[in-house]
Amino acid sequence: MLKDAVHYSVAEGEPVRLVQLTDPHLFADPEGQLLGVNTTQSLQAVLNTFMASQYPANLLLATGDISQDYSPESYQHFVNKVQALNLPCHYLPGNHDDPRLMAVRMQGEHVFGQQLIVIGKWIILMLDSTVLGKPGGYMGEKQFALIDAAIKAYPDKHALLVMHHNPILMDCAWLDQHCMMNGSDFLARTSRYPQVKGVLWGHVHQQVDKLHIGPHGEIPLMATPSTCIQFKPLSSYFALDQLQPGYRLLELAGDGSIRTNVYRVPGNRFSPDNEASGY
Ligand SMILES: Nc1ncnc2c1ncn2[C@@H]1O[C@@H]2COP(=O)(O)O[C@H]2[C@H]1O
Ligand SMILES: [Fe+2]
Repeated sequence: MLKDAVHYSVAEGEPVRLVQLTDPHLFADPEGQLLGVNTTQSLQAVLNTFMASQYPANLLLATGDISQDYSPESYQHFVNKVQALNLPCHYLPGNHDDPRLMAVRMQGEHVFGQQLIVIGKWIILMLDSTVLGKPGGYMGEKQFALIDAAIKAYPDKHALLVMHHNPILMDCAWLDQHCMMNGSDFLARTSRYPQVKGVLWGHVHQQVDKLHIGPHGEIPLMATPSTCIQFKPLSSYFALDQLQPGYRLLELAGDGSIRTNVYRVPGNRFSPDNEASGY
């Protein structure tokens, strides 16, 4: 686990700059649609918006649900698109992914599936919260062991924990049945480490910026819009939002603080089918 760590440096005094993309739900067929949105085109629009910003990111984090149809081609399409950014891309699996297929197909000069990233004054842990064959998640003991080992190996670094599933409830009954089942245990256990300075996920297809109050202070809890369809916040039944696809930028400072913002594709090109009741 730790021997697979990927190391990067940043210039003295500079923050670690990240871009997060999540839940692209790609198909083998580039014309494939999820509830009326062409997911290949919406991902490309997100990438174009990010590239136009000229943000000097160090890394791209892709937080799962890369595929909607479990096809090898969907992973290949993702790799082809992100290679164009010329940035190292680190990925983790979501409930719609096939981790074995991902390991085989998510290959490229700048594409990595290793779980530990060491960069500047930070470590980033790419955790696997998936449960085979289930939409909901669970953080298993192997992942807790990885967190423990990484923090013990790099005690002077701040830690960002990244995964697919939400460790807090969204107050959306239909979606909350698919949350990280041991999310409160996860936050209680990980916030005991003073090094843990942020938790970041995907899955909920909406922005979350909250704080967890741990024994060592406030820990930012962050979730990010999907690059395709958006779920309506605070809806007990399945409902889509008209907000456009988006991404998140993060600046991890040397003092352990995080500056972050969500950005969306301008206009209203990506409007989903409002009558949809699920997928
Ligand atoms: N109407 C629905 N009720 C409950 N779960 C759903 C519904 N529609 C889709 N889902 C599942 O809920 C998941 C939430 O986000 P995902 O992208 O993982 O994929 C979604 C589906 O697997
Ligand atoms: Fe998703």
